[in-house]
Amino acid sequence: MGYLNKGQWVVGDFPIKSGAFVREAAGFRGKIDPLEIQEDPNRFELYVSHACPWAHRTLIFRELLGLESYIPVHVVDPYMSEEGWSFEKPEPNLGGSYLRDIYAVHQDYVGRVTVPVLWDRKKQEIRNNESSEIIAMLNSCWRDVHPSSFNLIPEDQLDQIIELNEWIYQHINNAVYRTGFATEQEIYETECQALFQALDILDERLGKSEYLLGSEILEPDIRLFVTLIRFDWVYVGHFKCNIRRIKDYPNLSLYVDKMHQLLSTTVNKDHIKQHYYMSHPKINPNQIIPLGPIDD
Ligand SMILES: N[C@@H](CCC(=O)N[C@@H](CS)C(=O)NCC(=O)O)C(=O)O
Repeated sequence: MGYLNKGQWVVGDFPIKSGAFVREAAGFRGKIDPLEIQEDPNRFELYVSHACPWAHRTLIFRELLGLESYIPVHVVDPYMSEEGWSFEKPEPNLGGSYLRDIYAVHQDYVGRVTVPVLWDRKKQEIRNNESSEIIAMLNSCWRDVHPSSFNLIPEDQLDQIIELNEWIYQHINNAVYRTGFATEQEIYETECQALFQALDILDERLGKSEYLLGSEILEPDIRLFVTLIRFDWVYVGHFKCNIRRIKDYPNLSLYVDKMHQLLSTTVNKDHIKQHYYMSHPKINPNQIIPLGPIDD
């Protein structure tokens, strides 16, 4: 882990304060004007990691909305070393070997070098690196040039979606990280217990409806899926979220299997396991990647 300080890479630690994990706000928050897409629907590209749940959301939106031919994707190597995210081969825009080279275009930038990144080909700069904003733009900005039968964030359900998104972020998406990166026993236990209480609530809810908000797949389902699909593969072992497995929940397990079938081309189990088990030396210093779980 490290961060960029005005073009200089600084090797640093996780942002852990007093035993608790804190996630920093993203630095690039530019919006796409739909007119830009009408002028050139191929203007933007994505930099992602297949391991990262936040980047995974953007890949799922891109696929469900049928935007694959408009938005090329550049995938980083699963192993994140002290040098940060890197590419197996130099990436095509700037020819750099590290994701930080993309960020360094912004000479004054100080902060973490994270995926996903929405890259503006015309200006050769980062437009946005906050996944929640990128997915909202993917959902709306290409509709004039590429109508889709999917609307993952329908206007008339926006209030419910925002409320549920926030709940899932706090209690599920970020809760696994707060559990896994805790450096004090008491904090770990509190976080882990709260996480499983939230999973219990979701399992009950999904016993009553097919998706979180009814019969259609919507943004909160995508946000939940990206954590659930990683859960038994890495969060149970690596992050010690091991009171139960998703497999042990009757409704959550059916839900995640069904979504996995629909979204299988966006899921890369090898990258997920390699990244988590190899990239957090404080948690797994020997970088051993477990063989299991073997999926039934
Ligand atoms: N707010 C960001 C968070 C993205 C994020 O934390 N990505 C992680 C990978 S899962 C990352 O790139 N971390 C590298 C680092 O913090 O140095 C988003 O949702 O887009």
